[in-house]
Amino acid sequence: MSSLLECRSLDAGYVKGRPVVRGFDLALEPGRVTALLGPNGAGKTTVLLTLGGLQPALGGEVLLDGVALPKGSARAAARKGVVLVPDDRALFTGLTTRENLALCRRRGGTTIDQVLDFFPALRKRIKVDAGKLSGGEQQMLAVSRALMLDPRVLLIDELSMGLAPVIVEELLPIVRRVATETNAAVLLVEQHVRLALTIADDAVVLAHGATVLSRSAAELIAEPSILERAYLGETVAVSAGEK
Ligand SMILES: Nc1ncnc2c1ncn2[C@@H]1O[C@H](COP(=O)(O)OP(=O)(O)OP(=O)(O)O)[C@@H](O)[C@H]1O
Repeated sequence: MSSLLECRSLDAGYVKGRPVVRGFDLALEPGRVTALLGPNGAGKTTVLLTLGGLQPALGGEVLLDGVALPKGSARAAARKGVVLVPDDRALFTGLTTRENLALCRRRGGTTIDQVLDFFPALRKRIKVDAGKLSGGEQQMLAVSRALMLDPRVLLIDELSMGLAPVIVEELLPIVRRVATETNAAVLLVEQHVRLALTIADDAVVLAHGATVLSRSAAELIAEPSILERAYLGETVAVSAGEK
């Protein structure tokens, strides 16, 4: 049986014939959180942009339910349930929290009230312009907007960008809840590696555009030295089965 979302030998990048990520394989399952880790410039954002349809794949394929996703169409990806929360949050700063959410409302889809059950702190800020929210609240709003689209696959780029660790500690467990309660597959790029692993099921490490490690998050928590070696670019038996 095919996975919910699969990358097969995906080449991703910005210039034809010069991929920055090469031969990337990935399988995402409903309700599971996968942390996509790796040093700066490894290609993590490039993978998310490609899966979210903001960059066309340069090679290989991305399949949803075993069917190829159209290349380079964010609209098509979102329609099929693959939704990106970008690291710049992409909010309409002059619109209120409610207005930002209402713009993503779909007929018969998740309601603003249902989404705010994940982020009760936003209820008190519903009439405030997005530009006047704190960094943490803005991030909550960015994730909430994505949830309004009823994602089957939620791609989250650097939730923690510019946020204090204490805020990240509050937000990441909510991401876990979202996966568990909505059954979405979550692919999470996160620099707070230890925190990300505490809420993830699986982890993939990219270095210089190639996968150097793919293990369960629990294994990497138990044996952090494996992760350190992968960050240094060493290929540490890509999956546990290859040990
Ligand atoms: N718009 C772009 N045009 C050309 N090259 C780009 C573009 N964006 C990123 N790159 C290059 O692609 C490579 C991978 O970048 P990417 O942002 O995907 O890495 P990353 O793992 O997300 O890094 P970070 O953790 O620093 O965000 C880098 O060499 C980067 O310079």
